[in-house]
Amino acid sequence: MHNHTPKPASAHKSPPLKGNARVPGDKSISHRSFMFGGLASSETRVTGLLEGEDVLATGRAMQAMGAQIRKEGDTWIINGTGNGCLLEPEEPFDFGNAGTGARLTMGLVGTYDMKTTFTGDASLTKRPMGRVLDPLRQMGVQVEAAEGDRCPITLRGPRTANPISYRVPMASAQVKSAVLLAGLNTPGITTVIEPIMTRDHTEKMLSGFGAKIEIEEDADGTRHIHIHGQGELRGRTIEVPGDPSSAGFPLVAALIVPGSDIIIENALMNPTRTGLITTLQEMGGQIDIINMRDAGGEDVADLHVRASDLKGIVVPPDRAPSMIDEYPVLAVAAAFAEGETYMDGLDELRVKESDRLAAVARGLKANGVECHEGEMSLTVKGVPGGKGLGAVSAQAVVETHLDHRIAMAFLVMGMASEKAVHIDDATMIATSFPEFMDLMRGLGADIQVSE
Ligand SMILES: O=C(O)C1=C[C@@H](OP(=O)(O)O)[C@@H](O)[C@H](O)C1
Ligand SMILES: C=C(OP(=O)(O)O)C(=O)O
Repeated sequence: MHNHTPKPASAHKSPPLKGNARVPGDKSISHRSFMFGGLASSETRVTGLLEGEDVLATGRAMQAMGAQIRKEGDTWIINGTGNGCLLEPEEPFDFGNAGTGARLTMGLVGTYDMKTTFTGDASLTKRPMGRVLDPLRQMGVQVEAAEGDRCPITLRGPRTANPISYRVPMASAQVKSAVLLAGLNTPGITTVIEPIMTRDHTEKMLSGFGAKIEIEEDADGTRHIHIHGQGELRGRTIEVPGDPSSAGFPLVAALIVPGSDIIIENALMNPTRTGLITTLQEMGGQIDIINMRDAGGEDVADLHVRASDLKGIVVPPDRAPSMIDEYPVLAVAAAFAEGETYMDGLDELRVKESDRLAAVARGLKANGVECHEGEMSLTVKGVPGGKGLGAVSAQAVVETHLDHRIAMAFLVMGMASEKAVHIDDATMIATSFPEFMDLMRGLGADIQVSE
């Protein structure tokens, strides 16, 4: 079902990148717009939604459970079922490449007295789902899973679920969100204890939809998030801000391609998402945050980015949650910085669409960059100016392992390397950033895709 013909691609040394670019909608907020809109009891209208494959799979899952979703002009209009009223789907859900879609939906449907089955592509079926299944089991959900709690997974919800108090054992917004969503259809109060803060879109958006949520914070920063189950969710209007994770690609490209000067418009500036900007500024990147404004309860801004002489730094491990998807492209920035960049606290990178720590290290080496892959760290020795960087041999092709971020990060690398950088497959880019090629070429990037 998920077989596709890989599309190899190459990026070449590019002229200075110039112009303005507007990145597509935030993936996390787009998934949640379909989910919460699909569950609310009145109409939700969404503009700026990311129309990537991951998000569209979430929309199809909500439709299969009774939500009505249509598009008029630029607006997605969702008529939800009402909280507690999802219907049993007739077919298994196919979440493709999407960890967020699969894990959050497991939480959303797990506490319903019905049967649901989850599957996905060769990447998703390798990813650990026990992190979501464990709390669901405690709430009374019966689980059938492939070995190691992997997909395909079938859930059978209890008549009435038990509310739990659950301490999230790893820094994961997906796990936090799955438990909170399971709490929506559970009587009483479900509590998530979050020792390390991760992106807070679920809490913020559910409150906006009228769910009763209380958050307390201990002196050490541990958050206790309480959700009252079985309340009503009301539809609302959502303007999805631009995705800061997608913005990371033109951002790093403009810093490393000499002479570049670009503006990235409408990027979400929620502090749980801005770690990459902070880190690149510490490395000496000229990034001015301009036109900071409010868009539907979230800060957004434009980023004025100019090519910069970067220097290697130590990236603090506690910053990881605020830039977790940005490490591949940060490692590429580090490959052009003077000296070494040390990144630590990267254990979660091993369970993304690919083992990103290994994929990045192998890709850098294939393109002449010295680096060291630790168990949960990465050290990159930069080559300012990119002299000698690029494919070390005719066979040096970056293996992307069905991972969109590995594909995009290494295409960015090729734009500033002396020699071309080749990747084995650009197809997965459509999962999160279908406009990537057009947007980067519009700024002047030299990318070729074999058709
Ligand atoms: O909640 C979300 O929308 C996401 C959470 C993160 O995953 P983890 O919760 O596994 O860290 C992130 O990597 C993913 O792209 C989106
Ligand atoms: C980790 C990611 O996504 P997901 O977990 O939703 O597949 C990502 O987009 O980088």
